[in-house]
Amino acid sequence: MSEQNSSGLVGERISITAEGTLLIDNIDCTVARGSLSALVGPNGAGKSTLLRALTAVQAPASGTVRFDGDDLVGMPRRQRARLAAFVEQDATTDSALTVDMVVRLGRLPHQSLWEADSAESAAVVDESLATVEMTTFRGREFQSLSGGEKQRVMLARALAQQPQLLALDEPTNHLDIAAQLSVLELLQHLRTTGVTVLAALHDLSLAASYCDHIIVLSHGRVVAAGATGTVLTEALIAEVYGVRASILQNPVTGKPLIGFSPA
Ligand SMILES: Nc1ncnc2c1ncn2[C@@H]1O[C@H](COP(=O)(O)OP(=O)(O)OP(=O)(O)O)[C@@H](O)[C@H]1O
Repeated sequence: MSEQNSSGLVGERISITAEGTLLIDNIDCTVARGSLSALVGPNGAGKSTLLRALTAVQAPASGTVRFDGDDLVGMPRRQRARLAAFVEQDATTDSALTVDMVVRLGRLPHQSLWEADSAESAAVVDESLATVEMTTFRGREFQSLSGGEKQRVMLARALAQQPQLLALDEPTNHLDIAAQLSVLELLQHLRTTGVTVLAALHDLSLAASYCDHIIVLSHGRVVAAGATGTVLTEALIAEVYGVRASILQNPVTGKPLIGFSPA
């Protein structure tokens, strides 16, 4: 481990430019080890772009990204893949792959290319598919799946990676209500096992109910970050999203339930 051994994910002075436009503007952000954090903000705020930088899928033009003090951007790709997994928004894959093959790709960082799947790897793949309730789909071609089924398979692939850092870009996209809740429950469970989880979410009620920390982005900048209950106020939602928000309480769970109306 390097000298800078802050626990968890730490991005400092991250900037990203594309085609002459500054998409991420000198962002500092921290996701504590073993926390479940939400990344929220309006369309185009820069959530996907920031997640790609924080998982080193796309190296930032400037700034640093460290996990438990280690430089994520500079480390060899294979080492990084054992540490960090990223579930991209609407991810696709080669058309010929079956569900089983896609999930087994998650094991590649843990074994050599020419090595046959070990019993341990096979067990991890089985468990990952079972966790997202996709075991019966394992022989199907990935491309033939519905949007929600693809989303679950991509989550299973990330689980098969057994990462210490899991970043997800709108993981509830395409999912029905029950599946949305089960994904958030799963993420909450993962954090209790020590995994650091950061998820871009549009549903502020889900973010407020399940995530202990929140990072709010707007126009490529962090406008607020911290404990969800403190940060996510009606005033902040009005300022960032331009709508009226009413933070209520779910009568069954006691968790926040956020209603919206035009400003
Ligand atoms: N290659 C590019 N060239 C120019 N602009 C880009 C490029 N890639 C992304 N952008 C712009 O950067 C901004 C941030 O995009 P990003 O996908 O990170 O936003 P987001 O917060 O994830 O949005 P959404 O909620 O709609 O998914 C958008 O305005 C987008 O159009």
